[in-house]
Amino acid sequence: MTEILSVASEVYPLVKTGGLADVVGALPGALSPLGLSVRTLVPGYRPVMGALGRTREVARLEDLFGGPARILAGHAGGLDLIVIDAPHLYDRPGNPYVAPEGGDWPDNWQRFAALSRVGALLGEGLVDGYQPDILHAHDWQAGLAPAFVKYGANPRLRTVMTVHNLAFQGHFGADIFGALGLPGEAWAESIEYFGGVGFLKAGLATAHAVTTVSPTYAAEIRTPAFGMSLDGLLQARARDLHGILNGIDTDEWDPATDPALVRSYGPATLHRRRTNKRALEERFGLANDEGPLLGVVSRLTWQKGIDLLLAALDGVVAQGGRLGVLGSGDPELEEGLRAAAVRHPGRVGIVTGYDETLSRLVQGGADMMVVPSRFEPCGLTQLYGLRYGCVPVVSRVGGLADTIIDANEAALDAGVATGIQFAHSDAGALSEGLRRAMALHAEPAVWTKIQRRGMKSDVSWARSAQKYADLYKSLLGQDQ
Ligand SMILES: Nc1ncnc2c1ncn2[C@@H]1O[C@H](COP(=O)(O)OP(=O)(O)O[C@H]2O[C@H](CO)[C@@H](O)[C@H](O)[C@H]2O)[C@@H](O)[C@H]1O
Repeated sequence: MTEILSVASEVYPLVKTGGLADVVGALPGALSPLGLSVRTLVPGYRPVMGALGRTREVARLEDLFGGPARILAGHAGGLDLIVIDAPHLYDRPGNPYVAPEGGDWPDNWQRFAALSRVGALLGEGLVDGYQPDILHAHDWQAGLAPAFVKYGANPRLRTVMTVHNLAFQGHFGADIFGALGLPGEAWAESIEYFGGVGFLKAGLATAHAVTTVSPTYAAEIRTPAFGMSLDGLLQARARDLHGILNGIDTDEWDPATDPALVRSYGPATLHRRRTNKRALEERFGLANDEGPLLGVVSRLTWQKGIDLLLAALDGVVAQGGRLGVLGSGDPELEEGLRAAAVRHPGRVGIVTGYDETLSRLVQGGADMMVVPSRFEPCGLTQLYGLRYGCVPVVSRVGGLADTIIDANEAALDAGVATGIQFAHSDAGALSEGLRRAMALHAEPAVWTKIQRRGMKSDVSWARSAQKYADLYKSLLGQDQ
């Protein structure tokens, strides 16, 4: 069996701040039927340590960036885990990246250099009887892992670097380089990024293969408009850069069995969604009517185009729509949404914070899932939307472009439409997309077809898992 070591800073269901956790949590189960065994290396944050059942100490490090660490093997949430129990780095409140009072943890470079370092050490035989064939690093927090492999004791170990979001790069001062324990030549060859240390840059420069989470985003990030200063490097690595679409765990996300819903349903029983819609109206303080209810589940940031939504919102209300937003993030955007809710009582509601159960109720009760992102590597909420008959209304970028078929005349005629796309990430185009969506919603026969088609589209991991398997295989030189 081929052994994959997946290295990541979050994993569902143990610790999640966004889509990264969903993907890292779902991949092992998707790859296992293909003969790939995945172990996931994660930091021992409090919730991870709390969720671990019985563990085995498999190694011990005297000094891991400022303190001792125990390496534990265990199981939780259906996953095979290797956990770094290093209290000086991870035993604290707050989320994986940010302190409770806000602001990144000042020692994030040590916390995630440690994650990457342990990943590489596992590839060098740190644990008796365990030798991964592939080290698969996710996002900047694991970005140094391929570099530690390249300059370490087992440089033949194949490495994959996956970009879930190029906006987060892990850029630190040059002064930390000495503490990383890399040889001097690594600086100029792979690590230096605008005069400092670039964690993601290091991974992109040193991994044997680079992937991102949709084909369109893989093309976009090779251009200055989307490349976030890394387009030159990504262009140089174009031959090794692959866009593999995310899937979703269709057992975990199934409106027929989801306990978070007030009423379960399937494609043939869509009328039951009404009960969820009523419950949702209650949660968001919205008026009770049959008009279109637009849902948003998102980090509230510039990336996600929430400012565009604010600009388009009066028009939605004027056309008889209602909007419920679940999210947290930028305080100004939260405030803008709160003000809109006050301005439009019963028409706009916001719930701030992170609430997995409510996010599922939005999918199961709202008519549309609005995703007006400026850039979107893949996006998962539109995939959950498809699965739950919550019709996605999305901007045509990245993975949103790759997963939703716009209900234009041709697509409606051909019977293939699954949602609504609008062309540009600006408020005018969003308003037009929402107007179009609400007009379609007013034609129940057409709308129901769009919902059913979305629910039947393949959003599972099957196809993409095979692509990862093929990539691993080609890296191991096992191609027939
Ligand atoms: N307030 C809230 N309460 C409950 N749940 C909430 C929530 N806010 C967001 N979520 C959930 O968090 C996840 C967000 O995932 P996305 O993929 O849509 O975006 P994200 O930018 O986090 O991920 C990045 O990585 C993923 C994975 O590769 C890419 O799909 C994506 O494009 C990229 O930006 C979804 O599961 C969503 O339901």
